Amino acid sequence: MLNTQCAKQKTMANQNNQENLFQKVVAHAKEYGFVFPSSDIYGGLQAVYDYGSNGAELKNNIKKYWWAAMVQMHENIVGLDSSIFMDSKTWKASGHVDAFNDPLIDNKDSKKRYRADVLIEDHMAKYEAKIEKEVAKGKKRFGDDFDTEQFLATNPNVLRNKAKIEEIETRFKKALEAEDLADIKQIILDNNIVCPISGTANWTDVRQFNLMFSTEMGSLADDSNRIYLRPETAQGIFVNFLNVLKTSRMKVPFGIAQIGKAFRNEIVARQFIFRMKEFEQMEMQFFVKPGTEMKWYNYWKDARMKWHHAIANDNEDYRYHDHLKCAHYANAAVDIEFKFPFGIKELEGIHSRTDYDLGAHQDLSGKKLQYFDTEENKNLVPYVVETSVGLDRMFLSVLTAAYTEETVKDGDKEKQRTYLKIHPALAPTKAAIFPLTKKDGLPDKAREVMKELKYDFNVSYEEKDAIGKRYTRQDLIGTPYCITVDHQTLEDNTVTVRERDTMDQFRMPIAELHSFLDKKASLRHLLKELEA
Ligand SMILES: Nc1ncnc2c1ncn2[C@@H]1O[C@H](COP(=O)(O)OP(=O)(O)OP(=O)(O)O)[C@@H](O)[C@H]1O
Repeated sequence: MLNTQCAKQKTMANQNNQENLFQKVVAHAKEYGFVFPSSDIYGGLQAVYDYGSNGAELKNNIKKYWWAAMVQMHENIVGLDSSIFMDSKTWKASGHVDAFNDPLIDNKDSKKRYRADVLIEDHMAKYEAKIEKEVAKGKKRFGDDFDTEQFLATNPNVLRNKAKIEEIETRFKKALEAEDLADIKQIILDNNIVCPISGTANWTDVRQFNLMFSTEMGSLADDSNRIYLRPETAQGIFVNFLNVLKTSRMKVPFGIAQIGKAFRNEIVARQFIFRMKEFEQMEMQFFVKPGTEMKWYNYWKDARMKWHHAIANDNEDYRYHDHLKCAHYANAAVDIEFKFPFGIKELEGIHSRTDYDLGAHQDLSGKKLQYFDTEENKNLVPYVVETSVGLDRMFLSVLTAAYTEETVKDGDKEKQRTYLKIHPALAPTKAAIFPLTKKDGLPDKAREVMKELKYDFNVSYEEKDAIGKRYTRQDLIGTPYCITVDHQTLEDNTVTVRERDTMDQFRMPIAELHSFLDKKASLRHLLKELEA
């Protein structure tokens, strides 16, 4: 009994730590110019955010990394920049007008609204956490002799929790497939899932809510002029399939990539930039011969995980999660999930979308959306494998993984240090250049060093305060290198380079700085590593 109590306290302490960490990251993002609430002076607009000077740099670097890895590195992928407004028939054909819904449920006591599917998935995650805890206990007890597979297959506590997950999963899948909203509510009641605020199970019925924003185009506010803000960028790619096929000299299999804004009227929008009403997506649709889609689905599943790992601090933060129920357009779907401080959540989706979209647009527009297959000697509607990652969610994963607090030695004492361990190729500023003092011609020399580097790297200059304070400021925004120009520089043209993560310092000739930064902090080098 005492043990259980103790374990419970530890889990709660861990949860509290994670919540604290998340609050710190949100505060840090605002304080150091990464993310601001939109319309901040009016109190902020719910689930809409602006990116500050450092945030805009980081966001752009993530975009560049994605675009280069997709378009530049693949001979058979081309880019596109389609508009946000599209003919409303697009959304009828794609199924968004009829089926882009979330099942919502309200707690009558707290008056808070939740996505019913998220409540159930979070509940199942609790059983998964219990299994993980059993495994950790087993490992601790048996050390090197511990056989995880056998333990998972035989331990009674693990089997009990597994059975519970399976039971809920099967019933939930059935209810989703049948769109049985009453049973979704019943699952919540039967499992005693309570509102995290009120702690009660006093729920309303579950109802569907369409997530698209609409407005009118033109002077008449009637239904014929209704237009939607796109809820995904993918449809802009589908409706341009023929245009790109004709103009780009691409042959199936080939892909079209696009980065752009998408809009969803997310009712349960919490967790900062994880779920926003206005956000950006980086999507790629890969058009393949029907029947080959699973080969490409597996190829992209693997390639996208590698892309994440190449900039990760810890590969263990990522995992695959197969979908319980595929969306109406897909025959296979997997998420790449990331360990956010508030739980393991979807970061990217990889979907085998069949010929659903092109087929539906073909039917409604009357235009043939096909390619000529030379093997079959006939026209075919290609199948599509999609990779879709939220830019803002990606930003949040980078920021939360990067936020580091540690205790370091300061002479005889110890002090707390906070820094952002962002991959150098994504860091907003690659290097900060400091003259040791404002005298003796050091600022001029430091400006000379800036000039050597600024055409290829985003570098900054600082001369205010003691060097230690300047290091701290750069640590807080994730600058991987600080370069100090001192009196010795005037004699031998060397500078002191200080590394963010190790705090190591070493001297380097000015003439070598460019190739040093290129190797350590350039997108070029990151892409080479990705391909190796
Ligand atoms: N409201 C949002 N705010 C920020 N990013 C989003 C939002 N909705 C989706 N994304 C991002 O776009 C990607 C692809 O969109 P997709 O339609 O597959 O998401 P989804 O499955 O609806 O996401 P979720 O289940 O979290 O609502 C997601 O993996 C996510 O990174």
